[in-house]
Amino acid sequence: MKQSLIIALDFPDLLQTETFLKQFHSEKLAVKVGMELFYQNGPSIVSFVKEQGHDVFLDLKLHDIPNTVKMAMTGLAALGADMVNVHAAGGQKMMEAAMEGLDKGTSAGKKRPLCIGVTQLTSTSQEQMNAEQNIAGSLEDSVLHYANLTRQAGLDGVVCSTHEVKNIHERIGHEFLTVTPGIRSAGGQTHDQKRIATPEQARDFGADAIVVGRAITGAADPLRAYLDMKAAWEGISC
Ligand SMILES: O=C(O)c1cc(=O)[nH]c(=O)n1[C@@H]1O[C@H](COP(=O)(O)O)[C@@H](O)[C@H]1O
Repeated sequence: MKQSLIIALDFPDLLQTETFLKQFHSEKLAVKVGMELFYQNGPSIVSFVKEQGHDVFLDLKLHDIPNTVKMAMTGLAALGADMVNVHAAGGQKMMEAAMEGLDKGTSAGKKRPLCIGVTQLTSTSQEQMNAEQNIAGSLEDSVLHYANLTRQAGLDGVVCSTHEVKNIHERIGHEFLTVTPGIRSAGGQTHDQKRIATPEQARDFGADAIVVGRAITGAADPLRAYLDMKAAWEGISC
């Protein structure tokens, strides 16, 4: 899923998902199935989207005791998603258990899904982190701390905002994936996101993939919004 623009399929049901995807005709997409769609439609939504030829990031942000996460990941590995995630705040042991579960659940001859750790949600501000999570210091340091922990646990990368990408790549390495939500066109509505960036900024800072939801799914012409966003991300003028 490297260098992808991942569309967040934040829809409540299969019909809306199907109607949305039809607008893209035969374009092979990278899409994200998150809690809203998964919890209301069940695991078959993953095979449905895979059968359309799209890559799938299954974003369930697991965060529980190590054994529970391991067993859950064993099941998720069999669904055929290309990437899954956990909350890095669950700790190193939990993330190691996630990897064990994924290895166990991946059938012989198949590729293990990539696994990434969510650092600080892009809806979290510096002030919120300090006050509500009672974490002192800068948000950038907290993200780097979680990224290091994620690396030590053997995961493939992190979810972070565009603003932390450069620091993570410089300190941890460029092969460590940085997947960045909170993407908006210049002047676009921010909604509940706090650490936002444009696709051009994501490219300039070296993000490995961007996640875009409402700027595409809520657009009057989603295909046009996708093509514009993709061109900006890839540095092509259209
Ligand atoms: O893991 C994620 O995908 C995620 C992590 C994060 O820190 N922030 C974040 O917004 N996301 C997801 O990325 C998508 C962003 O949606 P929009 O704000 O509509 O572009 C949503 O589906 C979120 O669940």
